[in-house]
Amino acid sequence: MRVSVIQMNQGSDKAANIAAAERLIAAAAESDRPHLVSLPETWTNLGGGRDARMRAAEILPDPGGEGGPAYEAMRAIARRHEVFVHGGSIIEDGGEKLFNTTLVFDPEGAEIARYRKIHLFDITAPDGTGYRESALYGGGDRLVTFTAHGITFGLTICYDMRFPEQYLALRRAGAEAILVPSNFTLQTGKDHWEVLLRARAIETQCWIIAAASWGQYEERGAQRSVYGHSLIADPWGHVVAKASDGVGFSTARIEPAVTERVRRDMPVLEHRRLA
Ligand SMILES: O=C(O)CNC(=O)[C@H](CS)NC(=O)CCC(=O)C(=O)O
Repeated sequence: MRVSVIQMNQGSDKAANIAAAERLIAAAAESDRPHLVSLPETWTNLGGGRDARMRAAEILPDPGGEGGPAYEAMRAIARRHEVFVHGGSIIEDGGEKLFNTTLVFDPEGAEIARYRKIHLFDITAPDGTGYRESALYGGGDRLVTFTAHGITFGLTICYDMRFPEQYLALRRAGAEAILVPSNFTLQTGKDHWEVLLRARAIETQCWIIAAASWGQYEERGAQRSVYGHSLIADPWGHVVAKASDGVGFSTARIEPAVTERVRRDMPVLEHRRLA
């Protein structure tokens, strides 16, 4: 099975972001023929303050129902290219609160998974920039997996990657690959991005698939930078695909035989004594 991570530089123009995602996925589908494409976190909107996020938010339909523009765009992309679409995350209008929510569609355009980001980014970055994701977003409380081409995928988002217990729980729930769409900040990304993702791959013996936003965006009059470096790591922790700076995509083969060998030769799950 081939998987492509899509690297975007989205801003606060939702229609332009949807068009950019369609273009990048079409290019990836044509050149690399992936079975699954993965978009970054909040690929429909980045920056623009509270108002842009409220405007970009969509009420999600009940299964089978008609959704908003991003929801319907993902269904159409899945059908057009006959691929599974992992929709990174979109901004979900949950009534009282927003949610940072992943949707997954199968090649027929049916929604097959929905996950709300559990861990919210309330921190101060090394350059002094403060982030308070919980001011706008509620947190999820459920682990979610789905199956495609016989492989079980676990869902996580961005800051979740700092909480290894979530990844271990997904491995125990049967995950062989774990998706981590992200808007990783440049400040934290340059020191932590690849280290954390490879560690999650090594300790869970899962493929780690991390599509990221790259470049600058505007937030309340200031420019902010996100790190990019979208990557796929194998269950041994090798980086087997990686995007350069800029928008684009990168593709790798997910090989069940590699997962089986790594887990058979080093059965760390059976050796666990403390957790
Ligand atoms: O704000 C939105 O609309 C969507 N949410 C995000 O982009 C979130 C909160 S600002 N970003 C992260 O979690 C980055 C984590 C990170 O960079 C790290 O863990 O170091």
